[in-house]
Amino acid sequence: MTLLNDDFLLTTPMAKKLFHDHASKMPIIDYHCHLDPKEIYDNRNYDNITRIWVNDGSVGDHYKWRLMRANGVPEDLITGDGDDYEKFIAWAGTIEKSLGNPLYEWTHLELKRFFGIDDVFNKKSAPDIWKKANEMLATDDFKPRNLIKRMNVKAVCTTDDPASDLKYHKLLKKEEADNGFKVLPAMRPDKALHLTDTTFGEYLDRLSAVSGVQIDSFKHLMAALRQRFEYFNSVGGRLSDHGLNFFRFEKASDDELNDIIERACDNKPLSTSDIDKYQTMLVEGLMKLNKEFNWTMQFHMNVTRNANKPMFKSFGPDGGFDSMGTQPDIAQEFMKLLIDMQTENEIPRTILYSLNPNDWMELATGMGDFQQDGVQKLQLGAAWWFNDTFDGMKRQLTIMAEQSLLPNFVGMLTDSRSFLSYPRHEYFRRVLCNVIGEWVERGQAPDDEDYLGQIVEDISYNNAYNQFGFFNKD
Ligand SMILES: O=C(O)[C@@H](O)[C@H](O)[C@H](O)C(=O)CO
Repeated sequence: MTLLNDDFLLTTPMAKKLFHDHASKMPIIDYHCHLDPKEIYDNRNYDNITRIWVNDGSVGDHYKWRLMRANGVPEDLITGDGDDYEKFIAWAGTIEKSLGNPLYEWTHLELKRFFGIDDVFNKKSAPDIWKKANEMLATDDFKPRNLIKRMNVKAVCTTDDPASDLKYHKLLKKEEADNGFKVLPAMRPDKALHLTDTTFGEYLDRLSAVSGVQIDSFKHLMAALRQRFEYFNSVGGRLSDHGLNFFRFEKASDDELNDIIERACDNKPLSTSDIDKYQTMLVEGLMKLNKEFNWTMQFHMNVTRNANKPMFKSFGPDGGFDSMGTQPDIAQEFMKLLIDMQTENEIPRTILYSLNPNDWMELATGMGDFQQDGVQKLQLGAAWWFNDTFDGMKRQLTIMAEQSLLPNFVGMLTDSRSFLSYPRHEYFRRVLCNVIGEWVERGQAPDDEDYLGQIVEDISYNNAYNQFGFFNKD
């Protein structure tokens, strides 16, 4: 079998039919990514393939950066101010050694799908690919909006701070009909959650200014956030997203919370109990807002962020210095939250991603305790970050099937900062079709293309279309 031929990852007759005749035809709803809405609006060509693929100044694909560092590439040819061509050659030399890593397949899939380049990417082929790709990148076909259109993307959900003015989302909303896709904000209130940040006080001041609510108490913080929910909702936002690097459930009174907020703003010492109390009550407040606005809440949990302190100091977050978290009881602590919120019937539609797959069974079975008020209110999120691999995707799909109802799953997302990452949806769809095809081969599923094809189409697109509400007339 040649690299990435038409049937790659598809090992059964049914898998091939399901992918080619069903999954591949479905549009994309990318409901979690880190693209910059300004770049979509400005719609400017990238200068060269390094800029769109590896590093465009301080933004880029830290998946690639980690591998380049492992391959001994100096930092100036990764995130530094080294020459773009030399960075590209360094990336090619890294890909040569990335067999078995998803980036080997993603990289070749992206060259194939966007540039029509079938060559094996390595240091030998890189000079010719650099020339061919850069010629194409200068054309209209490679402007960000056309890259989105070419991949049949119908909605892109970016990751946006509550204090954002959503300027570019509002400008793009006026051009939805011409563009043929929506660019929608997903609220990521992590700066309000991370009260140990030295800038926490400044952030609350900023949130006060944009919301018009003077934040001098927990109650007013929630009022300010509610105003931002109203604002995001008015621009089409229907999702929130929360990075729970760690989590311990501990409730607190408003008086306790007000004292904690005051000390946090003054950068005074906070106990772990202070942090747990504040985060628990803020998450509960955000859950209630999600329920009230009929949004879907995503939790990205169990992460060790910024482990490389010197590099974090010089580069900042999302530099490729994060890794799987190892809080062993995070699922159990999160269950306490769900149990508490259920007593008030305040659990919103929820998607749970843990970076530690050891949590997946606890989360998947625990969610089953609270399914009500509609189809698949709670679901195990797509295999996330370091789990975004052939085996990781297969494992998440299998657990979702074994512990709940896979046909209700809202499917894949790119979680990317590059416009070239949409083939990750194709990769996921191939894994999905192959899992189902294997069930047919083992007699665990009917040899019924219509029935199975509908399931695949729903997971690829229809479920996200129906469950998130991005396209509802309101
Ligand atoms: O949303 C997250 O917390 C993660 O996706 C994180 O942003 C990370 O940088 C990422 O993009 C993983 O794919």
